[in-house]
Amino acid sequence: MLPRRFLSSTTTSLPKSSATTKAKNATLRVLQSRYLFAGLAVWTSIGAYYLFPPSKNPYYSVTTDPSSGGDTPTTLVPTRWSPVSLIASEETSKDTRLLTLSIPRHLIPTPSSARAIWSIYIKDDDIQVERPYTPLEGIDEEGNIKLWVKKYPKGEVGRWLHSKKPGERIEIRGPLQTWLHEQHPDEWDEIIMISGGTGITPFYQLLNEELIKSNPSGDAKLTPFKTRFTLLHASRSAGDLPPPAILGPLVSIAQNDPSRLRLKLFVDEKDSSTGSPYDLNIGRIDSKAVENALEIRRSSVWDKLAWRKFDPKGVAGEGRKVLFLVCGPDPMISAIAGPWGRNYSQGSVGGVLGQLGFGSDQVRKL
Ligand SMILES: Cc1cc2nc3c(=O)[nH]c(=O)nc-3n(C[C@H](O)[C@H](O)[C@H](O)COP(=O)(O)OP(=O)(O)OC[C@H]3O[C@@H](n4cnc5c(N)ncnc54)[C@H](O)[C@@H]3O)c2cc1C
Repeated sequence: MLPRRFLSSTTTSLPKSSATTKAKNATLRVLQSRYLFAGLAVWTSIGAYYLFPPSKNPYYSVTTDPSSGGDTPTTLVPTRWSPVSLIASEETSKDTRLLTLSIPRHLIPTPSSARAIWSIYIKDDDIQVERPYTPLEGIDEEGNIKLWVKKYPKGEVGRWLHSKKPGERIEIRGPLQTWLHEQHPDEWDEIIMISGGTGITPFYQLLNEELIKSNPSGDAKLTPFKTRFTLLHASRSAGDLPPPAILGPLVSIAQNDPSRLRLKLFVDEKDSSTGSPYDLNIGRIDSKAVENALEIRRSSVWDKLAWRKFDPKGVAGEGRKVLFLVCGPDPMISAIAGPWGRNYSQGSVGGVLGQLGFGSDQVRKL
């Protein structure tokens, strides 16, 4: 509020004293409008902050760095490349490596901007192509990201990443949302994840977020969500399975608390050269494996004699809400959930899940 004396009215006559008064009043009017304008600006800013808080859009939370002026982002963002260093590269099989990237402290994004399941793009600087990869455990407090990366014989970025040595610089951008579980964490009673090869990485990130990070003591009562997770994972052979850094924590949760995680590992063939510490199923993930995960009970002769009927959808038929997430090589996606649609859109649900009667509201291809 302006003091009352600044609001006195002006006169129209022009004696010397009134000319002075007029000049004074003109100055007061300018001051008055400046105060009003400044007040308006402050209230508009406060209103805008509450209507559009800076954290509303997690993928473009660009903060400004006062020291550099301008709108230079100070954290990792999806819209521009940021330099990080490779600090470790460990061989985990003949064509996979566990890589650790270190993000400079000032680039570490806020935890709310990277919620499971998310990925980063990595740029192959030699030929300027990019591919998405999934940080296994998100970003730790030091700014480290762990990736499990496969190289293909003629693939570009995977081979390039395998050739990089600790200390070398790599450019990344992100976080980018692959699929968001947290929006409705209790929406699903069962989430059944089916993966092949490095397709396990998004599921590891989700399980790490929901079952490992949120409950490091492993106490079943402390886990926040009611969803039961099932992971059916397939690799070509025991030697191609994910490394202990990935399988170890999952096996331990599945053993200690099967009401939160059930885990089944599949290999195409028995690997005579390597003994495996895991309980392996030989063969591909097929309709029988999916039916077992759904606890579908086939009627026996006695059931038929007693006219007992079974719901063909197992736990889904009992009213439990079931979601399937599928990630792996294209032929596997096709066999389990039907092929991708045009331009890698979801397409219709086919394969094993289509035959069991599940539709696009319950199946996501990642
Ligand atoms: C959201 C998301 C997350 C992902 N996360 C991970 C992850 O965590 N880890 C991981 O390893 N992958 C991940 N991927 C897959 C990854 O992005 C790449 O697709 C994969 O690494 C292959 O890329 P590339 O450049 O090495 O091979 P590409 O160059 O894309 O080649 C892929 C395939 O095509 C074949 N090919 C290439 N050129 C030719 C040619 N001239 N003739 C015939 N065949 C050819 C290759 O042999 C290979 O089989 C993810 C994908 C998505 C979409």
